[in-house]
Amino acid sequence: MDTTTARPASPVHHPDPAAPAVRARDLHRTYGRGAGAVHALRGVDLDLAAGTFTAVMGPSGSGKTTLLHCLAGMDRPTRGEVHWGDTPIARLPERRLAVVRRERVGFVFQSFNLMPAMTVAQNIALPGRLAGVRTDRTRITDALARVGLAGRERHRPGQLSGGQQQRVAIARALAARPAVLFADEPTGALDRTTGHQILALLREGVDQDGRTCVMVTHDPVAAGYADRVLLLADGRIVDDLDRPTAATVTDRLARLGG
Ligand SMILES: Nc1ncnc2c1ncn2[C@@H]1O[C@H](COP(=O)(O)OP(=O)(O)OP(=O)(O)O)[C@@H](O)[C@H]1O
Repeated sequence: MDTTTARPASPVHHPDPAAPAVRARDLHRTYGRGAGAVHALRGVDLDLAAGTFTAVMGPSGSGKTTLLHCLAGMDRPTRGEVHWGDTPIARLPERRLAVVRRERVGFVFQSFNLMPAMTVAQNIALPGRLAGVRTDRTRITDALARVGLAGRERHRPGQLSGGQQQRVAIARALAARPAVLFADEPTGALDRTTGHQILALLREGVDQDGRTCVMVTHDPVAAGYADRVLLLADGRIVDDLDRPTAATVTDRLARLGG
């Protein structure tokens, strides 16, 4: 009997460890149609290595938030593809995308987006609850400890400073232990000192936990916390800086007129 016949391919999914954490190819996003159409993204290609911190910068209206939303699976590109690891997400059905998004990525907004009537613990558990998943107490406690807010479970957002509220928002994003954290101007509503604490926290997540972080910012000092800066203009990546400093970023932005 012939026992050498090839076995059928295994149906089990083995993630490719060499795949970039986030990859975009030929990403286009057009709002509206016809003469009034706005081409917010006009062909973006990028690979973001796992365990790196990338800042996205560029003049107002250059497409930064649109890019972040498309990369984070919060908006659908008009054309092109986004991969998280080796999973293509741009055309996943909405319910499937919601599950994968919850498992793989977190999002932090400039305005914290906490529910004022809920406690800190309830805010952290909310994304899970909306997805029908219970967030156990240790996850909440761990996430709060990670952001330096141990013991604040029962506080309400209104009893916390802006910086502390942003920490809760980060804890909420971290509770699902995402591989990638997206942040849109996370320090935009904070004073400089508080902003630095938040940036140090994002940096720590990359260095200690191997998380991938992608942040939109207008602030060259904030961008100096990143490993890499992508500069957008008119919906395209026009520059790519490794190991940026506030000075090099300011210089490149000035050349862009941003
Ligand atoms: N929902 C929308 N409908 C129509 N046009 C939009 C929409 N969202 C964004 N745009 C347009 O797309 C372009 C890119 O917007 P986007 O918010 O991505 O830029 P940005 O670089 O993040 O800007 P800013 O720095 O001012 O926040 C802009 O011309 C904007 O007006």
